[in-house]
Amino acid sequence: MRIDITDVHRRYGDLEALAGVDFTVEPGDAYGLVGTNGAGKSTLFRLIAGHERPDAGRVEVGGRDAAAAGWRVREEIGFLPEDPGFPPGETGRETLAFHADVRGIGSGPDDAAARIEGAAATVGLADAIDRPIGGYSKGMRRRLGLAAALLANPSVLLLDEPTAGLDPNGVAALREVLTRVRDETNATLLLASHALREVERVCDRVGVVDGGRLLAEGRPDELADGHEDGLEGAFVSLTGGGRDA
Ligand SMILES: Nc1ncnc2c1ncn2[C@@H]1O[C@H](COP(=O)(O)OP(=O)(O)OP(=O)(O)O)[C@@H](O)[C@H]1O
Repeated sequence: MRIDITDVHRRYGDLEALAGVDFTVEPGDAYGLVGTNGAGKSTLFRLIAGHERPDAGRVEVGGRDAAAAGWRVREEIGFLPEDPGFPPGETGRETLAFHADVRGIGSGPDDAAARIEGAAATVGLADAIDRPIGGYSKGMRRRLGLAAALLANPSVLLLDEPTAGLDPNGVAALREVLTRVRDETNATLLLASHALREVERVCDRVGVVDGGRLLAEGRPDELADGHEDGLEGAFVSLTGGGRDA
C-alpha cells in the first residue's frame, strides 16, 4: 500500500510540530525518516496510523484518508510505537494472544495461534515465546512489539525508533529481523530512526526532517553523495549539526 503525505500541518497549542510536510512511500518500499529530536517523526506516525488528524493537508494510506478510513485501513497497518509497554508477568505468547484477541485477528483460535507462531518465528522469538516478558532484554521486547505489529499480516508497517537504546547486538538482531520482514512480506515500511547506518542499509529512500519540515529526501546513496561520512555527514550538514549540542 502506498502512503501519501501532502502538505501536512499539525499544531499542539503554539507549537507547530509539522509545518507542511510532503512525501510519498511507494508500495513495498522501505522509507526511512531521520531527524533531530522533536522533529515531528512520531507525530507523523500517529497521523498515518489514524490516531490523530492533521490540522491541514492530507494523509492517505492506500489512497484513503488515514483518519477517516476507520478499521478497514487501520487493520492494514502494523504500528510499533516507540515504547509499546508490555506486562512483565505475562509470557510473550499470552501478550500476542491478547493483541490478536482485542484486534479480532485470525479467523478462529487455530488461525490466531498459527499467526502468533509465525510472527514469533519471524522476529526470532520462537524459543522465548513461553517465557515471562519480565526476563526479556530490551531488544527482545522490541522484537515482541514487532511481532504484535506483524500479527495482522499488515500491508503497511510503521516502526518508530525500533533500535533506540539497544546495544550493538540488539541493533544487529533487529536489523536481521527487518531484513527478514522485507524478504517475507511485501509490506510498505516506514522507519523512524537515529541509527543512520541501519537506515542506510534497510531503506530504499530517506527523508530528513527538522523542525516539522522535510529538508531533503532521496535514495540513501544520493543523499550521502559528496559526504565523507555518508548519510551521517549529509544529516549533520542539513540539520546544522551540533548547533545546540
Ligand atoms: N501530544 C502533544 N502535545 C504537545 N506537544 C507535542 C505532543 N506530541 C508532540 N509534541 C511536540 O511536537 C514536537 C514533535 O514531536 P515528535 O514526538 O513528533 O518528534 P520526534 O521527531 O518523534 O522526536 P524524537 O526523535 O525525540 O522522538 C515536539 O516539540 C514535541 O514536544
